[in-house]
Amino acid sequence: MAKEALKPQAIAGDFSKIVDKEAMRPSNDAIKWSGKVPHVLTVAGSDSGAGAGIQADIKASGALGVYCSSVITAVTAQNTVGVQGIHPVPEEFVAEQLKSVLSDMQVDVVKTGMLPSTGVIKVLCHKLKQFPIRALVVDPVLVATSGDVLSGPSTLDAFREELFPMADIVTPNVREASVLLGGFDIKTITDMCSAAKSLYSLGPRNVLVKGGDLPESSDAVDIFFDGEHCHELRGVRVRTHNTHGTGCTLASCIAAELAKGSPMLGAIQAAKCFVEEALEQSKDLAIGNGPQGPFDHFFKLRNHYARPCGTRFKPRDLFLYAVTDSGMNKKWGRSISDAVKAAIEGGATIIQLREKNIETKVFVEAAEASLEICRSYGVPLLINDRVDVALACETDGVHVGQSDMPVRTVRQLLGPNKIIGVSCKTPEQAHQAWLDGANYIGCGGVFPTNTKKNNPTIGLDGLKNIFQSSLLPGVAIGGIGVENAHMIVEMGLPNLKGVAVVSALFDRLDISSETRRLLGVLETTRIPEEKRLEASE
Ligand SMILES: Nc1ncnc2c1ncn2[C@@H]1O[C@H](COP(=O)(O)OP(=O)(O)OP(=O)(O)O)[C@@H](O)[C@H]1O
Ligand SMILES: Cc1ncc(CO)c(N)n1
Ligand SMILES: [Mg+2]
Repeated sequence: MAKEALKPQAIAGDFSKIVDKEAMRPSNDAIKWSGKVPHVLTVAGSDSGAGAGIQADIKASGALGVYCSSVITAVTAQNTVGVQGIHPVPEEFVAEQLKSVLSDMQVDVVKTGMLPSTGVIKVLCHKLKQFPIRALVVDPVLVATSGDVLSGPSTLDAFREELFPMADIVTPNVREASVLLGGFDIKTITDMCSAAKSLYSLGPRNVLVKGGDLPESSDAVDIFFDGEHCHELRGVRVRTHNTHGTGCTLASCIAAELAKGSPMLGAIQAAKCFVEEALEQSKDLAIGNGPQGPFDHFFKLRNHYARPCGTRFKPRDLFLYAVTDSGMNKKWGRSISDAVKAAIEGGATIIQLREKNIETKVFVEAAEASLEICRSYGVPLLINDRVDVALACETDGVHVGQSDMPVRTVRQLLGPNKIIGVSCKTPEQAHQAWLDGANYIGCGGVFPTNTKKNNPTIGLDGLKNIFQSSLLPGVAIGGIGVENAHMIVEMGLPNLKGVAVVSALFDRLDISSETRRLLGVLETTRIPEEKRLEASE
């Protein structure tokens, strides 16, 4: 059957009339920060292509959960081809920005990037003396990988004599280390170690010489010198052209980890891990036509935010809500996914897998098989209770009961775009579900049922009570079938969008034809005139 034919087009009476109160919901997307927040201030240049510079610093800090303020020292016109122009910010205005942030915002760590002039370096050193911070990370940005000069030779003395002695760590790449040491040739790891030691003698507490550009190295090797030992930090070299901004990102990650309270070596290792993983996840990213592209700092959020819009929740999908039951499937000798396929072919508009006594491995396999079927019909698939299974299989959402994982926690784990439903028996529970960020409520049992024993029924009155007060759309559940589904529709409650059924579909020989019969009842039942008027009041 064609996908469209399965979707109810015109729903009986005003059953479909939506009072969309979704817009009134409070946002659940904010990170919960209370009290002091780890804070990095980046003092660097803007990269219009946003792969490096200030933009990389803010993204890297954000990805690691650290607040990042920014003092801009220069604006560059830059892309994946190279640097087309540089517009330095006047020194006095760099000073003004520094004062604004440092005098007010409880900065933990300052990270520096492009410092285009001696004047800017002097201003920075002066302000750092005036407003002490916990740590200073200096990435001595001199030349972009494209070969363009970002900070000329005239700044070298200021770097070496004024800024380095204040730094907790300096992080030059091999080329920068060489320039800072007056042209010292760096070709091998032994050379990197010697360079690190020479730079250490200029006064910083630690030195990291980055080997991203080390010729003929199959690994990505950085050398860390802490004043006593030279540590060789070896990572996998990712085969990609998308390495623009690795240096800025690494230094910002070190700063972010220090701000969170990590010791120096731990901060460097965490930073290196982050860069490697981000490059690996961004290998095939195609942005720009030049030789060195940006990478994705937010690769971890991709599953949360980059879902196709099609998976967003639509209340009308609740119309004929089929909930599986492993006991029934066993009894009739069919697999979960076969049952799901039959229900969809009969007209089910959303599926929930409710499997109570099942091994996790079997559940994951069943969810994967069901998801493939659901996707091919454009029908959302939810998992009952098991958030881990939903995450593992990337299903469209989860349905939880009052004693399952709290809805707020589920929302945090699943992100804003997944569907979350909650079983509610009272208006208070329904209100809480709305506050916690649920998308819909499932209310019942309406009629007595064998599927859930010892489950007190709420009756049609209870159902009415909840839906009249609820801000969420939802379904009725419990003992509903072909014989009594009309009673639910006839209630004419605007946000009661459909019926959820278990045994009426799955405890039957022919799931498809039972589903079709139920769909017929839902589509043909008319809402009595007086109920319609009541709903529109
Ligand atoms: N292809 C790669 N695979 C894995 N790690 C890499 C790769 N390229 C660079 N790195 C790592 O990224 C970090 C930054 O080093 P790199 O030498 O690239 O800095 P940089 O030249 O200052 O970067 P940029 O100037 O592009 O911001 C180091 O830890 C380095 O080992
Ligand atoms: C603005 C800016 N800062 C740093 C770098 C180094 O990658 C760059 N290319 N651009
Ligand atoms: Mg660099």
